[in-house]
Amino acid sequence: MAVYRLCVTTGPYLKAGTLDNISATLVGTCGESPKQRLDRVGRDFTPGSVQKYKVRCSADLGELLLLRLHKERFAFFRKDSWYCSNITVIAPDGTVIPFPCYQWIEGYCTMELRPGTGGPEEKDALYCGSLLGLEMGWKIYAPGFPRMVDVSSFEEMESDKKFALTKTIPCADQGDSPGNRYLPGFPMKIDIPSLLHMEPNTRYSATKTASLLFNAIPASLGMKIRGLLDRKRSWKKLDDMRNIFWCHKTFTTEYVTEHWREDNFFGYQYLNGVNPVMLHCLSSLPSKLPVTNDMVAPSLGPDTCLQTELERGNIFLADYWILADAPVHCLNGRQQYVAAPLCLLWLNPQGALLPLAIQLSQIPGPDSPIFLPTDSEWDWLLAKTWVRNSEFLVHENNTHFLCTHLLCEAFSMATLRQLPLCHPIFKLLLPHTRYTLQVNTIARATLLNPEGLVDQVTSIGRCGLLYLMRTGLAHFTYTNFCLPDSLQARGVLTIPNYYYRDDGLKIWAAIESFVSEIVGYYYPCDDSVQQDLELQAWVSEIFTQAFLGRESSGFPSRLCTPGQLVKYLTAIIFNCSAQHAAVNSGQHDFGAWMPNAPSSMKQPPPQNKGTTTLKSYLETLPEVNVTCNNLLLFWLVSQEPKDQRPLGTYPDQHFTEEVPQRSIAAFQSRLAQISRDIRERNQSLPLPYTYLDPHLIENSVSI
Ligand SMILES: CCCCC/C=C\C/C=C\C=C\[C@@H](C/C=C\CCCC(=O)O)OO
Ligand SMILES: [Fe+2]
Repeated sequence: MAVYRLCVTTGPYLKAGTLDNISATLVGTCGESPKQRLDRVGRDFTPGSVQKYKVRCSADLGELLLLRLHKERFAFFRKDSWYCSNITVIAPDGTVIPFPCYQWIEGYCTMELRPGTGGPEEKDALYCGSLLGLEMGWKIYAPGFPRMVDVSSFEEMESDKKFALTKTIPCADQGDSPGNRYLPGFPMKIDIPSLLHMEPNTRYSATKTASLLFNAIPASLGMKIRGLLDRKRSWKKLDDMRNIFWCHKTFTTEYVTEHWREDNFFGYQYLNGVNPVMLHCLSSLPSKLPVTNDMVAPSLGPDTCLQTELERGNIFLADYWILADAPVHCLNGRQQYVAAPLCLLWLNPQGALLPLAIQLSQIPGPDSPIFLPTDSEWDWLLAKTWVRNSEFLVHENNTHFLCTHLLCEAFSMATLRQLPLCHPIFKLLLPHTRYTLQVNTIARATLLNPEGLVDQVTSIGRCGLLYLMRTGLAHFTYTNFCLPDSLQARGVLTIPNYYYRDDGLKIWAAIESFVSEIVGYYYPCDDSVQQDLELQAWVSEIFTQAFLGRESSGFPSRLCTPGQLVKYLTAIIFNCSAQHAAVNSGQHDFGAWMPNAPSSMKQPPPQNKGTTTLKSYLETLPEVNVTCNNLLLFWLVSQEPKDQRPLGTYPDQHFTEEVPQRSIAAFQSRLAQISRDIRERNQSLPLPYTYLDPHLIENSVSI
């Protein structure tokens, strides 16, 4: 007789316990135990409980390979889902074998858990591991988009019609649907049915949902009661915009309100604002921007000239070419407008980045004057405000939503569908996929839906958003995706006071070093990477579903060496965590003063100089209701709803061996040091840069 002792931990979450019958079968190299019901006196599997059971076998099972967990009906009770954290088995000789689970188990099923110690070569020894997301289907949301989760596949799962591994719904953007409706108190339509089905392992926790609603409902109702969401007229005074969010002021919102007109601050935002990825160093001017030395001489001063500054690498361009053919639509029944500016900047000898010239269209000519700091105050301010509007559109749609939210959704899907639970890359990436499918489903149901928030607040509306994202993806490259390569390619490695770059590179290096240790442990040679078929299927699925198989993107379709795997994983973790924080968390800070980030413009870009006044400026900016709807969103998404997990925190112990656990501890201590360094640096800055403080970065895209 051999007795195995099992220690079963149920998660401490709301409704994590189960009334269903739970049994276990142990499978080892020398045989299999009988199926043993896990049942003690009193209630089993209550939330947060750690309970002990015995499994008796006629003989020793040898090395344990698998634990089968059976969840079955109990008496007349209904199915009751269970969050199983982990099961530890103590063999008759005292050996402790952890079986990590950390997931919701729904319905009646048998689930196979593998010991937490397996590398890729071991998991193939007997059984292929379970796939968490086998049933999740891909959906083609719109042509040219990264593919997304098909939430209707969850309904099918519930009705036990399982999806095939390869099934993709060829169902493009369907436009409006009967479930897409206005709800009392909310300014936009909400597609309720698409919110109702979400697989329990990917949906927001009760805490997170409650926290989001707790923020959203009072803020929205508060604005509604004040009449701000229904006021379809222009602002009468700039000062009236100060108190839209009187109770949500931050140090940065006040700093922006104070400094928004200054050229210095305009340049600063290209480095440390919410969209710090736009600048390219120029060695010569593009022909579409015919700026002359005479135009910029007053800004450059007597000691230098444009050609010299180009040669010195001090001239930079922000080019909004992507907006040139973007569709525009109407807000409050009024036609809106979009520009496609070129903004030329100079890094001066004091280390400040200053705008030198702005052309609001991609086609030079008499109808597209080049605006200069020497123009009238209102002409120059309006030109800069047009650039800020272009920044808003490119930032929200491309830098933020496409390049973090949507790409990270595709990484999550491929990870859940292609890598078994026991795979080391699954264990490494799972924490960086937390809640991404859910937040994007919420975004699609409230922002991207017909008459959703994007249609209510932006000049380009939903059609423009679809256009920008498909054009953005068609031009997105592996170089853009990898921070060190992107900075190098843009020629911005030596600009001073570029805190996004400095903090980002430190975090990149910490992630890279952590990932190198994990990869080094599980993948000792090129063959181990090349022969891991699940890993290759995962890379290939990302290539086809996220990047639509476009070779010129430079994204790999297979990986050949541990070094390539390290870079790929580092980039994925960085973009799911730090990059999202850098482009998400400052939206309220930099956008609460609306003229700094207008979501729409309701007069055409000026074709002449000398015509702008305060009145025409105010008539160009969005109306009161458009402004307030947008600020509501900025405020909501700038704060992570409760139930946060900062970068590098891994409370679920998927890795049970000592080596990866040491690597996790080393990673955490590196991040803590980076955090201390950033806090110290910030003490001497007039405007602290906090978005890449590791303690404030979430592990995954979850808002
Ligand atoms: C006013 C009520 C809004 C309720 C919605 C709550 C949360 C939204 C969920 C997810 C948001 C995700 C992203 C969206 C970012 C960009 C989308 C494009 C926006 C635009 O073009 O205006 O934010 O983190
Ligand atoms: Fe976000």
